[in-house]
Amino acid sequence: MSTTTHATPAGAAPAVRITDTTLRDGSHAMGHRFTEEQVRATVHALDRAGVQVVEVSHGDGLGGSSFNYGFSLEEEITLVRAAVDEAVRARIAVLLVPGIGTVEDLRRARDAGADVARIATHCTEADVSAQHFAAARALGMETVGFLMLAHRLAPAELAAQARLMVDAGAQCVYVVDSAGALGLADAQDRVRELVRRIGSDAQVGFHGHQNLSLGVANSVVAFEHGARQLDGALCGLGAGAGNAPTEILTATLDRVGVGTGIDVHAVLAAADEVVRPFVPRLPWPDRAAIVQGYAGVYSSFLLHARVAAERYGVPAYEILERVGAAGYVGGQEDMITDVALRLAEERALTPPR
Ligand SMILES: C[C@H](O)CC(=O)C(=O)O
Ligand SMILES: [Mn+2]
Repeated sequence: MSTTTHATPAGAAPAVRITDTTLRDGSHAMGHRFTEEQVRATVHALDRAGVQVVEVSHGDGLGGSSFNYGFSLEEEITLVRAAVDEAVRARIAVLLVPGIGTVEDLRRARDAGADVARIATHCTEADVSAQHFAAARALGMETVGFLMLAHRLAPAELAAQARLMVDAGAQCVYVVDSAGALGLADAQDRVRELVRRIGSDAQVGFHGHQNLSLGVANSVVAFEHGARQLDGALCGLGAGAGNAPTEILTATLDRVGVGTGIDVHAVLAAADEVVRPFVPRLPWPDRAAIVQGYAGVYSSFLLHARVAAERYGVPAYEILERVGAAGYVGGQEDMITDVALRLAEERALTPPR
């Protein structure tokens, strides 16, 4: 750990920008059932604490409210508009996965006041994001690229994908540990390679998940190796075992001398007094979530696996082991049912020992 302090001198820009994704990645953990009141209270608390960017969308991004990914309780554009209305200093970001969301969805979000567009693709498919970055830049939005399931690509190949995103208009590209599968060296190597490849004309970010409880540590290591944008979620409210908790990430960075511009006590209060009371079940690295990290499975598959486990009478962790072995990626949620049915058939044919 370097001894250089990055603490934020009065009036200076923070050393790192935190984007809070409670209201987007957390949407997975909430079954996409956020209310406008919860969105307003969360944005208000994050804004007061000094969090610079707050992401608001369905867990699978704009247009995600569907049979395949889960229907939202409220129209997501209503939630985006409410977040913009509530924020004083914070900027509102939206996420878009090409093929789920459209350029029209992006335009509507921009009209509602969102001004950061985060375009997410599977780590090998950066090329499908080109029109979305072009549209977002034309709309005057700040652009961020998300390379999902980043553990599936070696650092140099991931950096080549990041280069494609920057050439298409991304101003920052994130290493997205969607499965919470990256070890410290894995995270470090990927961030360092992206900094080498795109650092001259774009920033690098890191989005951690807690399946192996490394979300915060990986984020600190990512900063140490050049990442200048990091994600967190209050109470770790995110898919699977949840994201790096914003309150822990902020306190840890502050403790090691990295300035975030966020008031630690205010963000602790945001987690403890605003979000915790409305969360029915906190994300936790239980057996199924740990298997997700261990087998490298997309975090948003956990809720689908739990539903299938309940319906077909097979353990969620066994479903996720098979899904990991098969290498299914985001967008293949329907294969979870296929795996569960096959497991149930095998169990029916195998007499109990
Ligand atoms: C659409 C995904 O939930 C994006 C994300 O947060 C991840 O891959 O992790
Ligand atoms: Mn995530």
